[in-house]
Amino acid sequence: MNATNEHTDRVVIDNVSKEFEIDVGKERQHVQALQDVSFSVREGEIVALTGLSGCGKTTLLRIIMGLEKATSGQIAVGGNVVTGCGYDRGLVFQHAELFPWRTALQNVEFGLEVKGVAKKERRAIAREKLELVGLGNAMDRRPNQLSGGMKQRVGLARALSIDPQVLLMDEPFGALDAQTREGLQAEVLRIHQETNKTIMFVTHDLDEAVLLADRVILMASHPGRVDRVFDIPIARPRTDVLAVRGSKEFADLRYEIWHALMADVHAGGGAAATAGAGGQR
Ligand SMILES: Nc1ncnc2c1ncn2[C@@H]1O[C@H](COP(=O)(O)OP(=O)(O)OP(=O)(O)O)[C@@H](O)[C@H]1O
Repeated sequence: MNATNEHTDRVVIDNVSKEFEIDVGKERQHVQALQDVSFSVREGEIVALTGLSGCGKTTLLRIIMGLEKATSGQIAVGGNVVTGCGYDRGLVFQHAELFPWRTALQNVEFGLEVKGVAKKERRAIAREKLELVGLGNAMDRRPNQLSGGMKQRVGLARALSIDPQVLLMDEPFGALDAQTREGLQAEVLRIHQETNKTIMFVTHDLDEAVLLADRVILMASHPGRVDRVFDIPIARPRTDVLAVRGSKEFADLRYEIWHALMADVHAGGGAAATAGAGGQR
């Protein structure tokens, strides 16, 4: 890693490989989920990870989060090598996984409780983050009184409440209906405009990738690796989502990525293509 980059790069992924060993019947098989993945994410940048099913997107995000260990290589966040989970990284899952007995406010407070933040302060932070995600009027509702989109907003507020250096999101809106998803994409753009958070997210939705990201990293499978990196030079703020989506620039960038993805499909990439193939070493 070069010393100059550490000042501007919020996340540095340095030659990360990950191999899983699995037992299939009586056989021990190796899955090379990631091989020599290297790239950096600048402070305030939004990076989308996309690619066919099984190319290692979630595995990479879990390694960055510290939920999984790389077989080799390393990741640094804010210049510190990742050795486990930490408050410098916040994760938003596809399903918010809220405590059903806690209100939205109490759910957001949870991470701050664990962090040891005093009650008055954590309540104030949780309120502020729920306001930020547009849930100022629903703070006292329990999860069963919230829609799917509202639950995801709570998950987002919870991840932001610890003020992470980088926000990691794994298909955060993948389980939502199209209209709710578009609403939340606009929210992410607004929140990013307000906070300038560094964001990395996984998506299968190329529209979402182009709309939100400064760079789209297309991954390929077997082994999981960076295939191509696309710059998305659409000017910010992109809060006029309709205008961005309707622009030729948007359509051209989306087409270029889609075309590269289709080349991966025709090359036989993706989990379905190799299901049961097992030893991929
Ligand atoms: N815990 C695990 N044990 C064994 N193999 C795993 C494990 N986690 C992931 N893999 C394998 O690693 C490869 C990458 O999986 P990963 O879930 O990271 O892909 P992905 O790109 O996120 O897929 P999707 O788009 O379907 O979510 C796959 O071949 C998968 O089967």
